[in-house]
Amino acid sequence: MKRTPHTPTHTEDDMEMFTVEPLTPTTPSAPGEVQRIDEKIKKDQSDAKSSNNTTTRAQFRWLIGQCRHELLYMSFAIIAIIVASGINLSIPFFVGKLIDSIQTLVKGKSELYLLVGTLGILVLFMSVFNGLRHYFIVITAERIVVRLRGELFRKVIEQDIAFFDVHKTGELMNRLSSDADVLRMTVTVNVETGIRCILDSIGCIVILVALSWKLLLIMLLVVPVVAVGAVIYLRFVGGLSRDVQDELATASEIAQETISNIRSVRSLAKENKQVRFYEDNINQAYNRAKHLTLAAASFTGGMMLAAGICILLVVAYGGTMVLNGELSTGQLTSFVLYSGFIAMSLSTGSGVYFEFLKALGATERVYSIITRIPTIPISHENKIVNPNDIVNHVISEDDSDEDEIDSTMRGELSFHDVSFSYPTRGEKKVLTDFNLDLIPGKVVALVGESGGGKSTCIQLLQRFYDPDSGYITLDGVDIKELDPTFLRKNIGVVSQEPFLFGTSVRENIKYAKDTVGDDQVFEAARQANAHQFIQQFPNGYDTLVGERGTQLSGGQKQRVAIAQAILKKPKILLLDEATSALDSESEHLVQMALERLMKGRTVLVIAHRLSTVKNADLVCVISKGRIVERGTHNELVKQNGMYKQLVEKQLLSEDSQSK
Ligand SMILES: Nc1ncnc2c1ncn2[C@@H]1O[C@H](COP(=O)(O)OP(=O)(O)OP(=O)(O)O)[C@@H](O)[C@H]1O
Repeated sequence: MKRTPHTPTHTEDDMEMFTVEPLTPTTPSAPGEVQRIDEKIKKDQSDAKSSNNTTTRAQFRWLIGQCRHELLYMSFAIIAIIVASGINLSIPFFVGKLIDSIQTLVKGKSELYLLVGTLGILVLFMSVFNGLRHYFIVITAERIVVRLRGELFRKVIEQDIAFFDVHKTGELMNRLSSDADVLRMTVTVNVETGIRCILDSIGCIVILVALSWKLLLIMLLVVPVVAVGAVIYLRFVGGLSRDVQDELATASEIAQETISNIRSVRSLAKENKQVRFYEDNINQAYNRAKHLTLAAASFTGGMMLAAGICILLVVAYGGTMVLNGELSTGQLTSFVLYSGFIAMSLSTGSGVYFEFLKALGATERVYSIITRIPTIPISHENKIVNPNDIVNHVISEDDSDEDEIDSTMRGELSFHDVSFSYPTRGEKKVLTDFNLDLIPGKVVALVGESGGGKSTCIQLLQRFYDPDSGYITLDGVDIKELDPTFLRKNIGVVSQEPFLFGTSVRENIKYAKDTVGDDQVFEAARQANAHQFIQQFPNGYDTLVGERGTQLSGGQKQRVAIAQAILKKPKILLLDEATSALDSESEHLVQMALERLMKGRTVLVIAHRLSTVKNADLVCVISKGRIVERGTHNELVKQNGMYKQLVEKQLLSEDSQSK
């Protein structure tokens, strides 16, 4: 098929094609905005007052929306709540009747037995329906949190790389675990308790009106006092509660970071420092929690005092009504029981409100992720362009890899006047007017001072970030027009520090392409010079590699990563050679494996080994984000410039060491 090379022009329309309709004000529109937006999210977390009413309403709607998938279970739960509340409310009435019937035993024992029997049946139903209520609410809660965690995890890992530059792993883990858990409680158990309290209170008041409106008025005398107390209390605890949650979240971030970097902590002997750091945060949370608990205890005590005064007033006034024959002893008993019921509902209800306040912070944090649109999506559904014929390309849900590798693609990558600065570093340019062509079948080596921007090139080629200006093309098409997943599936990366999962060697090799069988895994390992060392492990390919591959040596990890890349069969290969000296045997094995892997592909290598640089078709020297020299090894050595100095200083000394 004849292809017309495409010269990208960056119009607003182009951008629109990749921009999903914003859901919320937190939607970023340009990579440079990521930091500002994420900083805003962080600020929001610590500043309870910063969320405006619109956002809070949107968060609340979203939270309630979480229940929409569980309508069936929720309906069962609501029926159980209503029936259980009805039964609960009828019990004081029958207790009153029972007392009256005991006082008037002249009517015979049959009425007594009838009432006891009725009460017995009610108690039975009460336990059944309360049990059902509990069951349906908890099941709904579990189902909601499973879905929420899944969605949250998906949203987190679909965020652009710049997002992970700002947010710590521990912070994100917190959102997945404790924040999701707080929300689970909020949308179910707390909502249920709240509904129950409201139903019980309304039911009690209706019954109390029927029993004696005069007594009800006496009882309601204490309501204004309780209301004022509640307002003062809730104002006080609102901010504090969120602060406690934030302190606890920071503490678990510290714990997570310390545990995952335990080797660095151990070798620097900083265990005590980390523990102190953790304890400081826990203690701060404790100090705030202490104030919170004092407030909660005072409020609970105050509520009990109000309830006690209320019941005393009712008994005093109700007693005179009984003496005057306006009320029976049983009715007074029912009235006192219902008053107790209301007091209990109010006190439980205030606890629920407290839980809701706690959930505000968690809702804000989770909501900010759920609604955040990544600046670079992981794929453009329905907008997937094949560089050869610009056809739509559909990514299958099952994540199969076969259809992603394009056999007609040439794999020619070019940087066109690319300038780039990391979103977290403001305007500081890492690459400036950068131009480079990577030709299929040729090896381009990037060399240069540390921090010059070599790894940044690899990140931009995978579209982890977008250039601030200029563009990168694959076979003449701006990579922004390609589906990022499609692009990445055609690129193989072997990095300095290959990341492995804590599973078996086999699973790690297959990670890039899990449809392959054992034979292909063994063959890839052989080509990567890994088969031999893997076989020597007691459990062979089933050997677990430890978290992040810590149980393998650097050279072994690299060879596993090379085997992975061999299975992936990418058109384009990006290599970041290890700077740490491997022993000469290891280096030789890795080098041979890499040479096999590089054959016939487009290769960009950040070169540290002299052999790689010497054999490269083109060597580019980067300094301060620009290519300052380019040519073959021999040409550059003759130029007597920066490359020659580099070779003399680093590569030749390495070479002589290895001899
Ligand atoms: N994620 C990031 N966020 C912000 N700045 C970054 C990030 N990654 C790298 N940088 C900065 O960008 C500059 C170029 O880094 P890069 O990793 O590309 O250099 P390099 O040439 O590969 O260096 P080395 O040879 O030491 O690996 C450095 O100043 C670095 O501090």
